[in-house]
This record gives sequence, C-alpha cells and structure tokens, in this order.
Amino acid sequence: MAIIEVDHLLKRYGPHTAVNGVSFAVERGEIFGILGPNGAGKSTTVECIEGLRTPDAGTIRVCGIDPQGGDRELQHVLGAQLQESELPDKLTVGEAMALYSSFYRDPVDWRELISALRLTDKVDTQFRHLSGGQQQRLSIALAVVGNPRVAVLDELTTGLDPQARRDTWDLIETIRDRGVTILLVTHFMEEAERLCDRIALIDSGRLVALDTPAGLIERSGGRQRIRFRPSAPLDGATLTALPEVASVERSGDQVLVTGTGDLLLAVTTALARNQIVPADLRVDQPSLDDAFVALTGRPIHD
Ligand SMILES: Nc1ncnc2c1ncn2[C@@H]1O[C@H](COP(=O)(O)OP(=O)(O)OP(=O)(O)O)[C@@H](O)[C@H]1O
Repeated sequence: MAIIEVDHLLKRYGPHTAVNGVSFAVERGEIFGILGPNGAGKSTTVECIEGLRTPDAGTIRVCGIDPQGGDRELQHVLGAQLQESELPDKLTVGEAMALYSSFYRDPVDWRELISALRLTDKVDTQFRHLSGGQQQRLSIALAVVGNPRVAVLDELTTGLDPQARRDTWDLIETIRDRGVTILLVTHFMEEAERLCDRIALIDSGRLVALDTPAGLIERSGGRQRIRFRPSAPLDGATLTALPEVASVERSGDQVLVTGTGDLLLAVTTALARNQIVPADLRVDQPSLDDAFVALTGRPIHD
C-alpha cells in the first residue's frame, strides 16, 4: 500500500519550473530514494510533501492526508529531519529529545533511541559541541522520535567522513527495521545504491526513471568492463566473436573488454580454450553512475 503518493507535481519559482510533472508512490516499509544532481528539484519535491511549500499543480497524499490541507495529523505520521540552524546551540541532546518528544502523541522512548544512535554519553552535551556526525545522528533521532510512519531524510550524510557515512547507513536500516518507511533525498550514488529499495531519478525537475538500483543499472544497458594482461598474444577476433562482448580495446599490454550478460565467464572460457591466462584481471560492474550517464547523457556530478 502506498504511504506517499505524488501525482503530476508542478512547482515554479517565478519563471523557473523547479519540479515539472513528477509522479511516484512510496510503498509502506521501503527506503525510497530521490536521487539527482544539484538543483534537480529534489528538496522542492520533499518540501511539498512535508507541507512546507505549496505546489502550483498536482496532488500529494501522505497516509491519505493532503499536506496543504492544514491537517495536524500530518505532524504525527511524517517525521522530517531538522535543518541544523533550527536547533538552539545551547540545547543539550537530552533537552532536545525531551522537547521534541513532548510534541507528539505517541513518541518512542527517546533514551532508548539515543542509545541505538550511540548518543547516550552525549546526553548532557550542547548541540554546538557535537561533531558533525553526532549532530547528524541527533537530527535523525529528532525526525523519528515522534514514532512517525514515514521519515523524510534530506542530504543525510553530506559533510560526513566515510566511516560516519557508513554508520549512518546502518542506522537508517535499523530505523526501517522498526517499521518506519524512509524517503531519502541524496545526490550520492553509492548511498542510493547501498540503501534504497527503489530510486526516483530526477533531473531538471523531471522524473527520468523509477526503479530498483539493479533495475536502473540494467535498464540503462550499463556495460561491464573487464581488464587483463594476456599471457600470450591474443587475436581480438577470439573475443569479438562472443555474443556477450561489445568491444575489445588495447592499451599498452592491457586488454579492455566491455559487454553484457555473463561476460566474465564467456571471456575467461574463451581465453582458457586458447591457453591464454588473464593476468591482473579486474572486473568493473556497471554502477548507478553509468546508469545516470546513459539516462541523461551526462554525469551526475560536473
Ligand atoms: N526559494 C527559491 N526561490 C527560487 N528558486 C529556488 C528556490 N528554491 C529552489 N530554487 C531553485 O529551484 C531549483 C530546484 O531546487 P531544489 O533545492 O529543489 O533542488 P535540489 O535537487 O534539492 O538541489 P540540491 O541537491 O542542490 O539541494 C534550483 O534551480 C533552485 O535554484
């Protein structure tokens, strides 16, 4: 059952159309990603879902509620991550959690929540003295303390180091396992690929594709790449004759083969038949980056 429904959403800022006819539905229990480059319209879309902006056209429903309708129930079903500046610097972690819990009808146990988020030893620490990763974890805690059915997390790991980013991903999965549906806005391919069940790819205000990460990669015709150094001279025709192989290139003593399907098996079998050993063999699987280029004609990050 869809927990969020967005139908032909249109949002303009003056003459600029930021979101241009976007439609999607988020199913209960999934981690749904909105992925796209800077300025694609991701934040505008989720701000309309949160009721913070008024669409120029289209309809939105969150658990059946119109976010523009002023229904206070929205606050209880939808948890949104705070912008950093919204929290007073001197508020401690414990004070912030207690304050936010008091806003909700049926909050979760905030002490248990900050324990799961590894913030218990920071309970008396003021917000301004937390590290970037700790501030981020606190803002996630505040987004879910009201026991919402869906949490909107925008640019979750921007500014975090790789370890803090991976910790945050684990955390999101824990929150989903508690039964919270997650709407995640990101421009990090790796984050989307690792976390999301499905991804809406947005570019210049339009929905380019909507699929699972694997489906997007597959649909874009993303090609695998294999590199190796042949142990003996290799006749290129040996490989180009294989149906899995799209191209064979040479660079110095290296051979680069691109193709689809079970490319690795096809190539290694053909080499073995010709008594050639592939040294320094490397396989690159197609990624969401490749999918984005194939679908939009340019990389996500300039
Ligand atoms: N309040 C505003 N007034 C005018 N234009 C705006 C406003 N907010 C956003 N825009 C413009 O609308 C477009 C979409 O912005 P939005 O913030 O939704 O994109 P985004 O995909 O979230 O980008 P980012 O990843 O950089 O946050 C951009 O061109 C942006 O400059």
